[in-house]
Amino acid sequence: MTTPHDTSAQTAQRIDAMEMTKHRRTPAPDTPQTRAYIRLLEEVSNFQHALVQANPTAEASDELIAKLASVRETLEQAAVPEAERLYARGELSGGEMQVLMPPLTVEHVDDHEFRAHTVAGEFAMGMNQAMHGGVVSVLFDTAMGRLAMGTEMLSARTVYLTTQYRNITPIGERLDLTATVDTVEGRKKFISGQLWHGDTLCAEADSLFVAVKPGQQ
Ligand SMILES: CCCCCCCCCCCC(=O)SCCNC(=O)CCNC(=O)[C@H](O)C(C)(C)COP(=O)(O)OP(=O)(O)OC[C@H]1O[C@@H](n2cnc3c(N)ncnc32)[C@H](O)[C@@H]1OP(=O)(O)O
Repeated sequence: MTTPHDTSAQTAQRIDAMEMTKHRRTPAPDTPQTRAYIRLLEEVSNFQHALVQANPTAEASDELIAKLASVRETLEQAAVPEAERLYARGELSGGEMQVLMPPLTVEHVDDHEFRAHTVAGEFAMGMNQAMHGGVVSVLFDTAMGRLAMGTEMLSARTVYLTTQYRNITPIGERLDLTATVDTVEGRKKFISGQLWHGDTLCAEADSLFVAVKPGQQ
């Protein structure tokens, strides 16, 4: 489904999954354009946190809508196909190059173990200063998906991801995310993970990732 202002009909691409993974995992070149784009994403993220905390007046909302429409038009004029985009590029595509989830700072990743930490802002909140459960799951999917890719950067896809919520996951506090490959069977990797706030286990997850075959989308 497209919205009236969605340019995806012009820029959507479906190519071989391995080709797209190769593009995504190749870091964007360190240029003034890339550095400016990262600053833009940081500002968008700051905007999201401010948006959910504000009760603007009707007049202020109308003013913001006009400004945002102008900003959106500028972006639409710069739209490019997926395989050319800066967004979500590089090893740290769960990090500063995206706005889907709280940015993950990766500490370690190899073929067996993944460790990262994050601090989530208010945009990630469900309510009462607790992280939305779906955001917890997207953090697991990203961490475990990155681990499934391993050092060879395979293209792997989530077959299932089961999250158990043990304690609330606080907003605005450091969270530590770990994942481990438990079993490898051919294309299949069974991976488990934990999300910690200090010594408190906030959530844990079990998943199966399958490496895609050549020619799969
Ligand atoms: C911080 C930086 C991060 C940066 C890195 C960021 C990484 C982000 C990663 C995000 C990953 C995603 O969210 S991916 C998006 C969410 N996932 C999807 O959309 C996947 C949709 N499904 C598919 O495309 C397909 O089902 C595939 C490609 C996954 C598998 O299809 P296939 O290739 O035809 O394989 P198929 O034969 O069906 O299954 C393969 C094997 O798995 C088994 N299998 C299949 N389903 C199940 C099941 N529910 N439970 C147990 N086992 C199952 C089969 O029996 C078989 O075993 P055997 O007979 O071989 O033993």
